[in-house]
Amino acid sequence: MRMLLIHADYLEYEVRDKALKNPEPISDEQRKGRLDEVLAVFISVEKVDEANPEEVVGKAVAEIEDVAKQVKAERIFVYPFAHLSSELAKPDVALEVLKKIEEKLKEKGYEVKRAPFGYYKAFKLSCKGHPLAELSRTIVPEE
Ligand SMILES: Nc1ncnc2c1ncn2[C@@H]1O[C@H](COS(=O)(=O)NC(=O)[C@@H](N)CO)[C@@H](O)[C@H]1O
Repeated sequence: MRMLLIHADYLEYEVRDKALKNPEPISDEQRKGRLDEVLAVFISVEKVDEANPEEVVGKAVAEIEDVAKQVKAERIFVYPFAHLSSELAKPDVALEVLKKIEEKLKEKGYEVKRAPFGYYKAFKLSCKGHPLAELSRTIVPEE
């Protein structure tokens, strides 16, 4: 799994066309979304993660929480992003992993939004620009 973490004044998206034949079903309300004062986490779930999705979910949540504490972010935007890796996991595995990451972060008390999966989306992002505002993490399951 590859993650790009951006501490931002805001992230907002708007769904455009389908990027997959069968994208995640969404409500009208989910066609647009915005969070202010947010840690935006762009995630590419990778083929190697298919070996142990549970484990990579746990590691990803730990890494995200570590950064959120460092930058004092209480809101997190989980954003599916297929452009951080050339070895992507299958969409059904990727979606499950992203849903579980969202769920576990909510259980920890964060306000969390997850951008819709399988769509092209317009988005605006305002990075804060401080030294910890742009970070990346790579997560792999144990052998
Ligand atoms: N492994 C993955 N990790 C994260 N997001 C993914 C993954 N696979 C698919 N997606 C989601 O599905 C969308 C399209 O994925 S994609 O791999 O880019 N596929 C395409 O664009 C297809 N139109 C041609 O392959 C992405 O924008 C993202 O929302």
